[in-house]
Amino acid sequence: MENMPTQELEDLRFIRYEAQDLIGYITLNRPEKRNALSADMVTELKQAFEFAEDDEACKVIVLRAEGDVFCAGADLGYIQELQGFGYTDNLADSTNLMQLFHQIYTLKKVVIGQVQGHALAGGCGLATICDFAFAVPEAKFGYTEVKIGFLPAIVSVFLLRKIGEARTKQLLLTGDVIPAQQALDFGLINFLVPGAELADKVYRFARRLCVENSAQSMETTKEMLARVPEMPLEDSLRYAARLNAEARASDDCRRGIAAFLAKEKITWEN
Ligand SMILES: C/C(=C\C(=O)SCCNC(=O)CCNC(=O)[C@H](O)C(C)(C)COP(=O)(O)OP(=O)(O)OC[C@H]1O[C@@H](n2cnc3c(N)ncnc32)[C@H](O)[C@@H]1OP(=O)(O)O)CC(=O)O
Repeated sequence: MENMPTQELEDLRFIRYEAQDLIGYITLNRPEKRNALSADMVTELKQAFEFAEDDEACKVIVLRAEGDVFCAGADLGYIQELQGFGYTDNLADSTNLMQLFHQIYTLKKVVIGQVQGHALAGGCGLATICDFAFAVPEAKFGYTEVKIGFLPAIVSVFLLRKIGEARTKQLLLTGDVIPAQQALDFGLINFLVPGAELADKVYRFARRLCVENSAQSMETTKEMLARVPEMPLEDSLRYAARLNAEARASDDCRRGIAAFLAKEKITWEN
């Protein structure tokens, strides 16, 4: 089946969005600049994620990139221009990026990163903020901000949660660019896949989530995982018990139980 460009997002310049087989593909499309994140690109990404979140043709999202590089981080040419402006403009630009990361982290749908080539600084943050990340063995990851006087500030908030303090310090304070195998060992990414199989493996994984899992359960699980680490123990347990009770009353749980008891295989495609 051909990917169908989505009408409402046709005027995007640096991003593509298409939905196929219930998978929404958001593609960084600025390969000549190694998909560096200009303000326009970040804004378009936010638009695409907002659209995909509500798009009934999409249950799971894949974030991928055109060209040999996943993403070279913030657009240094653009930031050089911004340096001529004041704190307020730089805060607005940084807030734009922060909002994108927060949006992906709290998005109602699962987001899967598909990484080839380098994912550096803000680009590494983008790859690793995804709920899952697949990468080719040749991919390289690094929070290189410290090497050029930036701060890996926004990514640090998420990275501490994802891989813990020791590894976060190691990556953020050295700025080392590490091979995909080490990124896997560190828990930055989930799966290493040969380049020739990458797109297919990501597609099959995304389809598995679409077909085998309740979208409602995945959404609430993702929300729960985002909120629980900030809660005191007793509050988080009460919250968890409440979520359990709500889920049991849901149509999805009724369907799931009924299918099991009737010895039927359930598919969540519809
Ligand atoms: C989030 C915050 C900060 C940051 O993210 S800081 C960004 C830090 N990123 C980097 O330092 C990466 C810089 N890029 C590279 O190291 C290399 O480009 C690469 C990713 C290893 C790829 O190398 P390759 O040899 O394939 O490509 P070229 O280096 O020849 O680049 C081709 C083309 O693309 C332009 N370009 C690459 N990266 C960027 C970039 N980050 N910004 C702008 N432009 C970039 C490069 O200039 C070339 O352009 P030409 O016009 O063709 O010369 C925190 C915060 O925001 O505060």
